[in-house]
Amino acid sequence: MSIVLVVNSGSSSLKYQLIDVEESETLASGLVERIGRGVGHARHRHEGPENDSLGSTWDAAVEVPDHEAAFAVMLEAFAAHGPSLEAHPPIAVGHRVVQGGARFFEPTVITPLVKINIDELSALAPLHNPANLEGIEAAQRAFPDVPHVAVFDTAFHQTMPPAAYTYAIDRELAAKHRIRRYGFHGTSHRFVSRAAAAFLERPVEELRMIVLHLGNGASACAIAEGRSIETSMGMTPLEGLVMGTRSGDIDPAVLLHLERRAGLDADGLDRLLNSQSGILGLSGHADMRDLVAARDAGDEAAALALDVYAHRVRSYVGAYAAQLGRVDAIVFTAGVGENSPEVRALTLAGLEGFGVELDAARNRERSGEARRISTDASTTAVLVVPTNEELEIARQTLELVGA
Ligand SMILES: Nc1ncnc2c1ncn2[C@@H]1O[C@H](COP(=O)(O)OP(=O)(O)O)[C@@H](O)[C@H]1O
Ligand SMILES: CC(=O)OP(=O)(O)O
Ligand SMILES: [Mg+2]
Repeated sequence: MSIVLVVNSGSSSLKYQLIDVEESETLASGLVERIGRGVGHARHRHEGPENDSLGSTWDAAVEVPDHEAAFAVMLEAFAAHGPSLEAHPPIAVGHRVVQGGARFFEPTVITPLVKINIDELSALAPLHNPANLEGIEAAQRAFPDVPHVAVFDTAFHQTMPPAAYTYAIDRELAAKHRIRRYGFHGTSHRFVSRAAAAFLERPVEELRMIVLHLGNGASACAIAEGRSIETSMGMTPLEGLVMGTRSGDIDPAVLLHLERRAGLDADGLDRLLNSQSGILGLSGHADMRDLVAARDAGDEAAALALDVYAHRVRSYVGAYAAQLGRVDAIVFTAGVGENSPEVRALTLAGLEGFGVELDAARNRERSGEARRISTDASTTAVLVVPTNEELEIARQTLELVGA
Protein backbone atom coordinates (compact mmCIF):
# COMPACT_ATOMS: atom_id res chain seq x y z
CA MET A 1 0.00 0.00 0.00
CA SER A 2 1.15 3.54 -0.65
CA ILE A 3 -1.38 5.58 1.28
CA VAL A 4 -0.46 9.11 2.29
CA LEU A 5 -2.51 11.59 4.31
CA VAL A 6 -2.05 15.14 3.02
CA VAL A 7 -2.72 18.08 5.30
CA ASN A 8 -3.08 21.68 4.17
CA SER A 9 -3.64 23.91 7.20
CA GLY A 10 -4.57 27.51 6.55
CA SER A 11 -5.05 30.22 9.13
CA SER A 12 -8.67 29.24 9.72
CA SER A 13 -9.07 25.98 7.82
CA LEU A 14 -7.77 22.44 7.61
CA LYS A 15 -8.01 20.67 4.26
CA TYR A 16 -7.04 17.03 3.94
CA GLN A 17 -6.95 14.13 1.53
CA LEU A 18 -6.19 10.45 1.98
CA ILE A 19 -4.50 9.34 -1.23
CA ASP A 20 -3.40 6.02 -2.65
CA VAL A 21 -0.39 7.40 -4.49
CA GLU A 22 0.40 4.36 -6.65
CA GLU A 23 -3.16 4.42 -7.99
CA SER A 24 -3.31 8.26 -8.05
CA GLU A 25 -6.62 7.75 -6.27
CA THR A 26 -8.18 9.95 -3.61
CA LEU A 27 -9.82 7.73 -1.00
CA ALA A 28 -11.28 10.58 1.04
CA SER A 29 -11.13 14.35 1.18
CA GLY A 30 -12.48 17.02 3.43
CA LEU A 31 -12.12 20.32 5.14
CA VAL A 32 -12.78 21.92 8.48
CA GLU A 33 -13.25 25.66 8.24
CA ARG A 34 -13.80 28.64 10.53
CA ILE A 35 -11.32 27.25 13.06
CA GLY A 36 -11.19 29.52 16.12
CA ARG A 37 -14.11 31.64 14.90
CA GLY A 38 -17.11 30.30 16.83
CA VAL A 39 -19.04 27.48 15.23
CA GLY A 40 -17.06 25.89 12.42
CA HIS A 41 -18.05 23.75 9.47
CA ALA A 42 -16.81 20.32 8.47
CA ARG A 43 -17.20 18.46 5.19
CA HIS A 44 -15.97 14.94 4.55
CA ARG A 45 -16.27 12.84 1.45
CA HIS A 46 -15.52 9.14 1.25
CA GLU A 47 -14.52 8.27 -2.30
CA GLY A 48 -13.20 4.81 -1.45
CA PRO A 49 -14.49 1.48 -2.69
CA GLU A 50 -16.03 -0.13 0.40
CA ASN A 51 -18.73 2.10 1.76
CA ASP A 52 -22.49 1.91 1.32
CA SER A 53 -22.62 5.68 1.17
CA LEU A 54 -19.91 5.71 -1.49
CA GLY A 55 -19.44 9.14 -2.95
CA SER A 56 -21.67 10.76 -0.37
CA THR A 57 -20.66 13.94 1.38
CA TRP A 58 -21.06 14.54 5.10
CA ASP A 59 -21.58 18.15 6.26
CA ALA A 60 -21.82 19.33 9.84
CA ALA A 61 -21.52 22.30 12.16
CA VAL A 62 -18.71 21.66 14.66
CA GLU A 63 -16.93 23.32 17.59
CA VAL A 64 -13.33 23.90 16.50
CA PRO A 65 -11.45 26.28 18.80
CA ASP A 66 -8.07 25.31 17.31
CA HIS A 67 -6.26 23.05 14.83
CA GLU A 68 -6.04 20.24 17.34
CA ALA A 69 -9.84 20.22 17.63
CA ALA A 70 -10.11 20.34 13.83
CA PHE A 71 -7.86 17.30 13.65
CA ALA A 72 -10.11 15.47 16.09
CA VAL A 73 -13.11 16.33 13.87
CA MET A 74 -11.25 14.91 10.87
CA LEU A 75 -10.48 11.65 12.72
CA GLU A 76 -14.11 11.36 13.85
CA ALA A 77 -15.25 11.86 10.25
CA PHE A 78 -12.99 9.04 9.08
CA ALA A 79 -14.27 6.80 11.89
CA ALA A 80 -17.94 7.54 11.23
CA HIS A 81 -17.99 7.83 7.44
CA GLY A 82 -14.94 5.94 6.28
CA PRO A 83 -12.68 4.87 4.91
CA SER A 84 -11.37 3.30 8.10
CA LEU A 85 -7.88 4.55 8.91
CA GLU A 86 -7.17 1.17 10.55
CA ALA A 87 -7.91 -0.58 7.27
CA HIS A 88 -6.13 2.12 5.22
CA PRO A 89 -3.31 3.33 7.47
CA PRO A 90 -1.26 6.19 6.02
CA ILE A 91 2.43 5.32 5.80
CA ALA A 92 3.29 9.03 5.97
CA VAL A 93 1.68 12.45 6.38
CA GLY A 94 2.54 15.17 3.85
CA HIS A 95 2.11 18.79 4.89
CA ARG A 96 1.81 21.88 2.75
CA VAL A 97 4.15 24.49 4.19
CA VAL A 98 3.91 27.85 2.47
CA GLN A 99 7.23 29.56 3.28
CA GLY A 100 10.47 27.57 3.11
CA GLY A 101 12.69 30.63 2.60
CA ALA A 102 16.06 30.08 0.96
CA ARG A 103 16.60 27.13 3.31
CA PHE A 104 14.32 24.43 1.92
CA PHE A 105 14.74 23.37 -1.71
CA GLU A 106 13.24 19.91 -1.36
CA PRO A 107 10.52 17.99 0.48
CA THR A 108 11.87 17.52 4.00
CA VAL A 109 11.19 15.05 6.81
CA ILE A 110 9.91 17.12 9.74
CA THR A 111 12.28 16.92 12.71
CA PRO A 112 12.25 19.19 15.79
CA LEU A 113 14.92 21.32 14.04
CA VAL A 114 12.82 21.63 10.87
CA LYS A 115 9.92 22.85 13.03
CA ILE A 116 12.16 25.51 14.57
CA ASN A 117 13.12 26.61 11.05
CA ILE A 118 9.49 26.74 9.89
CA ASP A 119 8.69 28.80 12.98
CA GLU A 120 11.57 31.22 12.28
CA LEU A 121 10.33 31.63 8.72
CA SER A 122 6.95 32.82 10.06
CA ALA A 123 8.31 36.36 9.88
CA LEU A 124 8.28 35.93 6.08
CA ALA A 125 4.75 34.46 5.91
CA PRO A 126 2.86 35.58 9.02
CA LEU A 127 -0.53 34.49 7.68
CA HIS A 128 0.53 31.01 6.63
CA ASN A 129 3.50 29.44 8.49
CA PRO A 130 2.08 29.62 12.06
CA ALA A 131 -1.05 27.80 10.85
CA ASN A 132 1.04 25.24 8.96
CA LEU A 133 2.99 24.57 12.15
CA GLU A 134 -0.16 24.16 14.25
CA GLY A 135 -1.38 21.59 11.73
CA ILE A 136 1.94 19.74 11.91
CA GLU A 137 1.84 19.62 15.73
CA ALA A 138 -1.74 18.31 15.75
CA ALA A 139 -0.96 15.73 13.06
CA GLN A 140 2.16 14.52 14.84
CA ARG A 141 0.15 13.98 17.99
CA ALA A 142 -2.50 12.06 16.06
CA PHE A 143 -0.03 10.04 13.94
CA PRO A 144 3.11 9.75 16.10
CA ASP A 145 4.49 6.61 14.43
CA VAL A 146 4.76 7.66 10.78
CA PRO A 147 7.09 10.15 9.10
CA HIS A 148 5.75 13.65 8.51
CA VAL A 149 7.04 15.49 5.45
CA ALA A 150 6.94 19.21 4.65
CA VAL A 151 6.42 20.18 1.01
CA PHE A 152 7.13 23.88 0.52
CA ASP A 153 5.24 26.26 -1.78
CA THR A 154 8.52 28.11 -2.32
CA ALA A 155 10.67 25.11 -3.34
CA PHE A 156 9.79 25.06 -7.06
CA HIS A 157 10.84 28.72 -7.39
CA GLN A 158 14.35 28.19 -6.06
CA THR A 159 15.48 28.02 -9.71
CA MET A 160 14.64 31.71 -10.28
CA PRO A 161 17.76 33.66 -11.27
CA PRO A 162 19.00 36.45 -8.95
CA ALA A 163 17.76 39.07 -11.44
CA ALA A 164 14.22 37.81 -10.89
CA TYR A 165 14.30 37.40 -7.12
CA THR A 166 16.25 40.49 -6.07
CA TYR A 167 14.45 43.65 -4.94
CA ALA A 168 16.24 46.90 -5.78
CA ILE A 169 16.78 48.04 -2.20
CA ASP A 170 19.87 48.39 0.01
CA ARG A 171 21.59 45.04 -0.36
CA GLU A 172 22.92 44.78 3.19
CA LEU A 173 19.55 45.53 4.72
CA ALA A 174 17.94 43.02 2.39
CA ALA A 175 20.49 40.33 3.27
CA LYS A 176 20.15 40.95 7.01
CA HIS A 177 16.36 40.55 6.90
CA ARG A 178 16.26 37.90 4.13
CA ILE A 179 14.25 40.25 1.95
CA ARG A 180 13.96 38.83 -1.56
CA ARG A 181 11.28 37.30 -3.73
CA TYR A 182 10.53 33.65 -2.91
CA GLY A 183 7.33 32.92 -4.86
CA PHE A 184 4.49 30.61 -3.80
CA HIS A 185 2.00 28.05 -5.18
CA GLY A 186 5.10 26.20 -6.41
CA THR A 187 3.59 22.78 -5.80
CA SER A 188 0.68 23.71 -8.08
CA HIS A 189 2.86 25.34 -10.76
CA ARG A 190 5.06 22.24 -10.83
CA PHE A 191 2.13 19.79 -11.03
CA VAL A 192 0.28 21.80 -13.67
CA SER A 193 3.32 22.36 -15.89
CA ARG A 194 3.98 18.58 -15.96
CA ALA A 195 0.30 17.82 -16.60
CA ALA A 196 0.21 20.42 -19.41
CA ALA A 197 3.28 18.86 -21.05
CA ALA A 198 1.68 15.41 -20.78
CA PHE A 199 -1.49 16.78 -22.38
CA LEU A 200 0.54 18.29 -25.24
CA GLU A 201 2.49 14.99 -25.51
CA ARG A 202 5.77 16.90 -25.34
CA PRO A 203 8.62 16.65 -22.81
CA VAL A 204 8.35 19.50 -20.30
CA GLU A 205 12.06 20.21 -20.96
CA GLU A 206 11.16 21.37 -24.48
CA LEU A 207 8.41 23.77 -23.48
CA ARG A 208 8.11 27.37 -22.43
CA MET A 209 4.87 28.18 -20.68
CA ILE A 210 3.03 30.61 -18.48
CA VAL A 211 0.92 29.04 -15.73
CA LEU A 212 -1.84 31.21 -14.28
CA HIS A 213 -2.91 29.84 -10.86
CA LEU A 214 -6.07 31.86 -10.21
CA GLY A 215 -7.69 30.82 -6.92
CA ASN A 216 -8.35 32.82 -3.76
CA GLY A 217 -4.65 33.50 -3.80
CA ALA A 218 -3.38 33.95 -7.36
CA SER A 219 -0.01 33.87 -9.04
CA ALA A 220 1.54 33.65 -12.49
CA CYS A 221 4.68 31.64 -13.22
CA ALA A 222 7.01 31.65 -16.22
CA ILE A 223 8.37 28.14 -16.74
CA ALA A 224 11.21 27.34 -19.12
CA GLU A 225 12.31 23.74 -19.63
CA GLY A 226 10.29 22.70 -16.57
CA ARG A 227 11.89 25.24 -14.22
CA SER A 228 10.40 28.36 -12.67
CA ILE A 229 12.29 31.40 -13.95
CA GLU A 230 9.93 34.08 -12.61
CA THR A 231 6.75 34.27 -10.57
CA SER A 232 4.46 37.04 -9.47
CA MET A 233 4.33 36.51 -5.69
CA GLY A 234 7.29 37.91 -3.80
CA MET A 235 8.68 37.82 -0.27
CA THR A 236 5.12 37.04 0.83
CA PRO A 237 2.00 35.88 -1.04
CA LEU A 238 0.81 39.51 -1.31
CA GLU A 239 2.71 40.67 -4.42
CA GLY A 240 1.55 40.34 -8.00
CA LEU A 241 -1.94 39.61 -9.25
CA VAL A 242 -5.20 41.01 -7.89
CA MET A 243 -6.70 38.32 -5.62
CA GLY A 244 -9.88 37.60 -3.67
CA THR A 245 -8.91 39.81 -0.74
CA ARG A 246 -5.27 40.78 -1.50
CA SER A 247 -4.23 43.86 -3.46
CA GLY A 248 -1.29 42.36 -5.34
CA ASP A 249 1.11 44.99 -6.76
CA ILE A 250 0.73 48.50 -5.39
CA ASP A 251 3.04 51.51 -5.26
CA PRO A 252 4.78 51.12 -1.85
CA ALA A 253 4.39 54.87 -1.38
CA VAL A 254 0.65 54.29 -0.94
CA LEU A 255 1.46 52.59 2.37
CA LEU A 256 3.53 55.57 3.52
CA HIS A 257 0.76 57.90 2.50
CA LEU A 258 -1.86 55.88 4.39
CA GLU A 259 0.35 55.75 7.46
CA ARG A 260 0.89 59.49 7.41
CA ARG A 261 -2.56 60.64 6.33
CA ALA A 262 -5.00 57.90 7.41
CA GLY A 263 -3.30 56.90 10.67
CA LEU A 264 -2.92 53.23 9.69
CA ASP A 265 -0.17 51.31 11.52
CA ALA A 266 1.59 48.11 10.38
CA ASP A 267 -1.23 45.83 11.54
CA GLY A 268 -3.86 48.05 9.95
CA LEU A 269 -1.98 48.11 6.64
CA ASP A 270 -1.49 44.34 6.81
CA ARG A 271 -5.23 43.82 7.30
CA LEU A 272 -6.09 46.31 4.56
CA LEU A 273 -3.81 44.81 1.89
CA ASN A 274 -4.18 41.10 2.77
CA SER A 275 -7.79 40.83 3.88
CA GLN A 276 -9.79 43.84 2.69
CA SER A 277 -8.43 44.52 -0.79
CA GLY A 278 -8.43 42.70 -4.14
CA ILE A 279 -11.82 42.16 -5.73
CA LEU A 280 -13.41 42.32 -2.25
CA GLY A 281 -12.11 45.85 -1.68
CA LEU A 282 -13.15 46.97 -5.15
CA SER A 283 -16.61 45.43 -5.24
CA GLY A 284 -17.65 43.89 -1.92
CA HIS A 285 -17.31 40.37 -3.43
CA ALA A 286 -14.33 38.13 -2.63
CA ASP A 287 -15.77 35.18 -4.53
CA MET A 288 -15.35 35.29 -8.32
CA ARG A 289 -18.77 33.68 -8.91
CA ASP A 290 -20.46 36.49 -6.99
CA LEU A 291 -18.38 39.11 -8.78
CA VAL A 292 -19.30 37.86 -12.26
CA ALA A 293 -22.99 37.61 -11.24
CA ALA A 294 -22.92 41.18 -9.90
CA ARG A 295 -21.32 42.47 -13.10
CA ASP A 296 -23.94 40.64 -15.17
CA ALA A 297 -26.63 42.31 -13.05
CA GLY A 298 -25.24 45.72 -14.05
CA ASP A 299 -23.10 46.53 -10.98
CA GLU A 300 -20.46 49.05 -12.18
CA ALA A 301 -18.04 48.50 -9.29
CA ALA A 302 -18.09 44.77 -10.07
CA ALA A 303 -17.41 45.46 -13.76
CA LEU A 304 -14.41 47.63 -12.87
CA ALA A 305 -13.08 45.03 -10.39
CA LEU A 306 -13.22 42.37 -13.10
CA ASP A 307 -11.45 44.67 -15.57
CA VAL A 308 -8.71 45.49 -13.05
CA TYR A 309 -8.27 41.78 -12.31
CA ALA A 310 -7.98 40.81 -15.99
CA HIS A 311 -5.80 43.80 -16.87
CA ARG A 312 -3.26 42.77 -14.23
CA VAL A 313 -3.15 39.15 -15.41
CA ARG A 314 -2.69 40.31 -19.03
CA SER A 315 0.22 42.55 -17.99
CA TYR A 316 1.95 39.56 -16.43
CA VAL A 317 1.31 37.43 -19.51
CA GLY A 318 3.05 40.10 -21.61
CA ALA A 319 5.94 40.47 -19.17
CA TYR A 320 6.51 36.74 -18.96
CA ALA A 321 6.30 36.32 -22.73
CA ALA A 322 9.20 38.78 -22.89
CA GLN A 323 11.17 36.89 -20.21
CA LEU A 324 10.58 33.54 -21.92
CA GLY A 325 11.24 34.73 -25.49
CA ARG A 326 8.64 32.28 -26.78
CA VAL A 327 5.40 30.94 -25.31
CA ASP A 328 4.29 27.45 -26.27
CA ALA A 329 1.40 27.37 -23.82
CA ILE A 330 -0.62 29.55 -21.46
CA VAL A 331 -2.24 27.37 -18.81
CA PHE A 332 -5.17 28.33 -16.57
CA THR A 333 -5.63 26.52 -13.25
CA ALA A 334 -7.18 26.70 -9.73
CA GLY A 335 -10.74 27.69 -8.77
CA VAL A 336 -11.12 30.72 -11.05
CA GLY A 337 -8.78 29.57 -13.82
CA GLU A 338 -10.47 26.17 -14.13
CA ASN A 339 -14.06 27.36 -13.84
CA SER A 340 -14.49 30.87 -15.19
CA PRO A 341 -14.75 31.20 -18.99
CA GLU A 342 -15.54 34.90 -18.43
CA VAL A 343 -12.24 35.59 -16.65
CA ARG A 344 -10.23 33.54 -19.17
CA ALA A 345 -11.77 35.42 -22.10
CA LEU A 346 -11.28 38.85 -20.50
CA THR A 347 -7.69 38.05 -19.59
CA LEU A 348 -6.56 37.05 -23.06
CA ALA A 349 -8.71 39.54 -24.99
CA GLY A 350 -6.76 41.43 -27.64
CA LEU A 351 -3.75 39.09 -27.75
CA GLU A 352 -4.58 37.69 -31.21
CA GLY A 353 -1.76 39.79 -32.70
CA PHE A 354 0.65 37.80 -30.50
CA GLY A 355 -0.66 34.46 -31.75
CA VAL A 356 -2.99 33.84 -28.78
CA GLU A 357 -6.49 33.05 -30.01
CA LEU A 358 -9.23 31.62 -27.78
CA ASP A 359 -11.92 29.40 -29.25
CA ALA A 360 -15.14 30.75 -27.70
CA ALA A 361 -16.99 27.41 -27.76
CA ARG A 362 -14.07 25.41 -26.33
CA ASN A 363 -13.63 28.07 -23.65
CA ARG A 364 -17.26 27.63 -22.54
CA GLU A 365 -17.13 23.83 -22.34
CA ARG A 366 -17.21 22.43 -18.80
CA SER A 367 -15.01 19.51 -17.86
CA GLY A 368 -12.80 18.39 -15.01
CA GLU A 369 -10.12 17.24 -17.46
CA ALA A 370 -7.14 18.99 -19.04
CA ARG A 371 -8.27 20.58 -22.29
CA ARG A 372 -7.29 23.00 -25.04
CA ILE A 373 -9.35 26.18 -25.32
CA SER A 374 -7.43 27.94 -28.12
CA THR A 375 -8.23 27.67 -31.81
CA ASP A 376 -6.23 25.24 -33.91
CA ALA A 377 -4.61 28.28 -35.59
CA SER A 378 -3.40 29.80 -32.30
CA THR A 379 0.42 29.57 -32.24
CA THR A 380 0.35 29.56 -28.44
CA ALA A 381 -1.77 26.72 -27.05
CA VAL A 382 -4.14 27.91 -24.33
CA LEU A 383 -5.03 25.13 -21.89
CA VAL A 384 -7.15 24.57 -18.81
CA VAL A 385 -5.41 22.05 -16.53
CA PRO A 386 -6.92 21.19 -13.12
CA THR A 387 -4.39 21.50 -10.34
CA ASN A 388 -4.01 18.88 -7.61
CA GLU A 389 -1.63 20.17 -4.96
CA GLU A 390 -2.58 17.33 -2.61
CA LEU A 391 -1.66 14.61 -5.09
CA GLU A 392 1.65 16.36 -5.82
CA ILE A 393 2.37 16.62 -2.06
CA ALA A 394 1.47 12.94 -1.62
CA ARG A 395 3.78 11.93 -4.49
CA GLN A 396 6.69 13.98 -3.18
CA THR A 397 6.11 12.63 0.34
CA LEU A 398 6.13 9.02 -0.83
CA GLU A 399 9.19 9.62 -3.00
CA LEU A 400 11.07 10.86 0.07
CA VAL A 401 10.05 8.25 2.61
CA GLY A 402 9.90 5.36 0.17
CA ALA A 403 7.31 2.64 0.01
N1 LIG B 1 -17.70 28.19 -11.46
C1 LIG B 1 -16.88 29.15 -11.02
N2 LIG B 1 -16.82 30.34 -11.67
C2 LIG B 1 -16.01 31.32 -11.24
N3 LIG B 1 -15.22 31.22 -10.17
C3 LIG B 1 -15.24 30.07 -9.48
C4 LIG B 1 -16.07 28.97 -9.87
N4 LIG B 1 -15.85 27.96 -8.99
C5 LIG B 1 -14.95 28.41 -8.08
N5 LIG B 1 -14.57 29.68 -8.38
C6 LIG B 1 -13.69 30.56 -7.65
O1 LIG B 1 -12.48 29.97 -7.26
C7 LIG B 1 -11.98 30.68 -6.11
C8 LIG B 1 -11.38 29.68 -5.13
O2 LIG B 1 -10.34 29.02 -5.77
P1 LIG B 1 -9.49 27.87 -5.05
O3 LIG B 1 -8.44 27.46 -5.99
O4 LIG B 1 -10.41 26.85 -4.53
O5 LIG B 1 -8.87 28.74 -3.88
P2 LIG B 1 -8.06 28.36 -2.56
O6 LIG B 1 -7.41 27.03 -2.77
O7 LIG B 1 -7.07 29.48 -2.47
O8 LIG B 1 -9.06 28.38 -1.45
C9 LIG B 1 -13.13 31.48 -5.56
O9 LIG B 1 -12.96 32.85 -5.86
C10 LIG B 1 -14.33 30.95 -6.33
O10 LIG B 1 -15.28 31.92 -6.58
C1 LIG C 1 0.44 31.04 -0.89
C2 LIG C 1 -1.01 31.33 -1.03
O1 LIG C 1 -1.40 32.42 -1.37
O2 LIG C 1 -1.85 30.31 -0.83
P1 LIG C 1 -3.43 30.35 -0.95
O3 LIG C 1 -3.76 30.66 -2.37
O4 LIG C 1 -3.84 28.97 -0.53
O5 LIG C 1 -3.90 31.43 -0.02
MG1 LIG D 1 -5.32 27.05 -3.22
